[in-house]
Amino acid sequence: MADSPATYHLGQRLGALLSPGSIILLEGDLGAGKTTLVQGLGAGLEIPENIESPTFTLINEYHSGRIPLYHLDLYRLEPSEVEQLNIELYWEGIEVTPGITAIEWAERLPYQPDDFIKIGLKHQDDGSRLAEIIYPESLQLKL
Ligand SMILES: Nc1ncnc2c1ncn2[C@@H]1O[C@H](COP(=O)(O)OP(=O)(O)OP(=O)(O)O)[C@@H](O)[C@H]1O
Repeated sequence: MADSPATYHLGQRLGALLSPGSIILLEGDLGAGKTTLVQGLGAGLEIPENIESPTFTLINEYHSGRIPLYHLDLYRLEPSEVEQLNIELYWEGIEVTPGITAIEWAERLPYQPDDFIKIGLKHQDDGSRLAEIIYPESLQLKL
């Protein structure tokens, strides 16, 4: 979408480039733009559905694009639920169904996966956002 925030466009680019098995860890405060970035990912993966944060389920799955997208939001989960999910995801789930996994509030994960891309989003005083690709390469982008 042409009038979407730059955060969306960053996600869209990533979605067009990523291959199955990629894990995107998203960090940042309320309203920083994590869901917006995942919506862009969905567009880059050519998923026609609207992407919203999972509220009543642990994972929203989309299988209608080029590659499956798994969208998680850890905000409302208890630490024990996060830990259980963490174990299932990294040692069971992803191996079976390779797709793109995007995790909001990833700072809550007790274990990091072996291979991932970590992006932090921050509010700026002028209303824009600062995106920092924290891993694998430190890089800051004003969005
Ligand atoms: N680069 C940007 N510049 C200005 N506004 C932006 C930018 N990126 C996202 N936004 C806007 O910020 C608002 C909040 O975004 P979003 O819901 O994606 O945040 P979030 O991090 O997922 O929040 P939460 O943690 O509450 O789920 C949206 O209205 C979105 O359009």
